[in-house]
Amino acid sequence: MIVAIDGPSGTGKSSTSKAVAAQLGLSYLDTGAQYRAITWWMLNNGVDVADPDAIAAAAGKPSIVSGTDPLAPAISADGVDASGPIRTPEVTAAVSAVSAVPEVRERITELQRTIAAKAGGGIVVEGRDIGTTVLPDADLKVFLTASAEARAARRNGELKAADGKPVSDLAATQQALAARDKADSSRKTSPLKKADDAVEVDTTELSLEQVVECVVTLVEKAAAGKTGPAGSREKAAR
Ligand SMILES: Nc1ncnc2c1ncn2[C@@H]1O[C@H](COP(=O)(O)OP(=O)(O)OP(=O)(O)O)[C@@H](O)[C@H]1O
Ligand SMILES: Nc1ccn([C@@H]2O[C@H](COP(=O)(O)O)[C@@H](O)[C@H]2O)c(=O)n1
Repeated sequence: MIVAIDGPSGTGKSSTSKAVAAQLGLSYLDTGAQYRAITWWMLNNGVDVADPDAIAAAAGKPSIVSGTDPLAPAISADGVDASGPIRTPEVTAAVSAVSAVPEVRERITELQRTIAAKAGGGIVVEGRDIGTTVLPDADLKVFLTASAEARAARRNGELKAADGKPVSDLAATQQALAARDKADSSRKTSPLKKADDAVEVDTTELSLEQVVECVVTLVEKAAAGKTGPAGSREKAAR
């Protein structure tokens, strides 16, 4: 069972994917963390992240290793735990430029396909291009959305909870999310896009628990279709 969960920033992909994977005993892969880890490595190793040629030349250098336990997600670059530093504002500001470079995408996409192929019991993979490019034959594709206001409010709540300090105003957060989505949607290689056969779930008015319940139901339907009578291997997403 391969589940692809895509969508813009702050729509709940990570929270939903981890909870669904944990509930159903599936592995979990956070592909955004991989792009963040390679960006963090470049920032630490003197690569000019404003220069696509420099990024392309460095794309194959770091070893990026991802854990797939939804209860303990892990990510390292050259053997160094990167799970904290990849969430800094510096990495968030640079990641869209780094992830737009085709050599970076090629490298990370190959890693993602290898991890998915090795996940014997099934996996939930979340990102921006999983249903369209990385795993186009996924058993279920979900595309999460939410209003710009809801996403900004969620992100501010998260930042506040992280260090207890006041965060930037909602309008600034909303602007930052919109800028990242614009960059991710408009790049040439593998942009953020809903796959034609994905189920779109608007989470604006739903609690996280409701979104998880909805996706678990979709996975169960897809699994029933996979193992049902001959010829019934229909995607639940259709
Ligand atoms: N349905 C929901 N209702 C309220 N809050 C939610 C909901 N889903 C997620 N959240 C909260 O919103 C914040 C962002 O969620 P999450 O990190 O899962 O989004 P994301 O789509 O993975 O974002 P990004 O792509 O930027 O990493 C988190 O604090 C999470 O707890
Ligand atoms: N499949 C993906 C996943 C992520 N990206 C890029 O990484 C950035 C960070 O993602 P988060 O989910 O951790 O916020 C994102 O803004 C994209 O630039 C990607 O390109 N493809």
